Amino acid sequence: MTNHRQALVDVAGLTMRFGGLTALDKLDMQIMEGEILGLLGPNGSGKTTFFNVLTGLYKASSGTITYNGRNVIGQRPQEIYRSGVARTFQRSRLSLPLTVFDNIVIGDYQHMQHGLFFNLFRRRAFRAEYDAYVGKIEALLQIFSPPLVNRLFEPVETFSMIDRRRIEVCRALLSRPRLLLLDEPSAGMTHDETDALMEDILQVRGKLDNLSIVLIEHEMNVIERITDRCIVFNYGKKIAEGSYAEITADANVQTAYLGEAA
Ligand SMILES: Nc1ncnc2c1ncn2[C@@H]1O[C@H](COP(=O)(O)OP(=O)(O)OP(=O)(O)O)[C@@H](O)[C@H]1O
Repeated sequence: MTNHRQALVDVAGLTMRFGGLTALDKLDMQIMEGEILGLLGPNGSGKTTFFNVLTGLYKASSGTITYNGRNVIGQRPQEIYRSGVARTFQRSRLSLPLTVFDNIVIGDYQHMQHGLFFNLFRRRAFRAEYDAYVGKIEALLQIFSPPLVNRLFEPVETFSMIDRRRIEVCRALLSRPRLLLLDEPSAGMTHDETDALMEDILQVRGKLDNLSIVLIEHEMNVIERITDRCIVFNYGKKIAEGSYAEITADANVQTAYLGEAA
C-alpha cells in the first residue's frame, strides 16, 4: 500500500435526475489507483445509480467522470467495459442452467474475436479462441477459487450461493479490469460465506496488480475489514469521506443512518 496514489477516476459535479428526483447531486469524489473504496449510505442514497452512470447504463444530467484521461459520460457501456471498468450487480445475473465456463465467457463477449453466438455455437471451428478462454478462466479461478477449476463445465445451478457469487466476480475479472465495481456482494449470504468471499476478494486484490475496487455494502464489518477508505452518500450527496473509523464517528453519518431508522 503506497501513500502517493494517483486518482484513477475523478468525478466532478455529477448530477443524475430522474424526473423530479435528484439521485446524484453535484457529486465530487475520486477513486484512487489500487484502493478498495467502500460506498455507503442509506437505501436510495444513490450508490447503485453511481455505478450505473459510471458504467454507461445511465447518462448523467450534468457533470463529468474522468477515467483514463477521458470523460466517460456519453460513452457506450461496451466502450467503458473495454477500457477496463467491470461490475457485478445486486441481483445475480447468472444463467443457472449454463455451465460456469459459459456464464463467465458470456460476460466477456464484448472482447471476443468472433462474437458471442459464433463462439457458443461453433466452438469446434474456433477451437483456438475457445482453448485460450479455458486457459484464461482456469488461471483466474486458480487465483480466485481453486476448487472451482475442476467444476468449470458443471451447470451453475449445482453451486452454492457463495460459489455463484465467486463465479460472478470471476466473470467481472475476466477482462482484467482496472476498476471492479461490486454491488452488495454479501447480499443473501450468511456471515461465514460473506467472510470467505471477502477473503477471496482481498486475495485477488493482492494478486492482480493495481486493481481498484469499489464496494457497495451494508455489512459494516465487511466495510471495516476490507476497505482502505470509505465514502458515504445521503440523498445523492457525499456527506463523509475517510477511514472506516472516521466515517463511523462522523455526526452527519450517524444522523443519516438514525434518520433512516426512525
Ligand atoms: N431508473 C430509475 N428511474 C427512476 N428513479 C430511479 C431509477 N434508478 C434509481 N432511482 C431512484 O434514485 C434514487 C437512488 O437509488 P439508488 O438505487 O441509486 O440507491 P442506493 O443507494 O443504491 O440504494 P440501495 O441501497 O437501496 O440499493 C432512489 O430514490 C431511486 O428510487
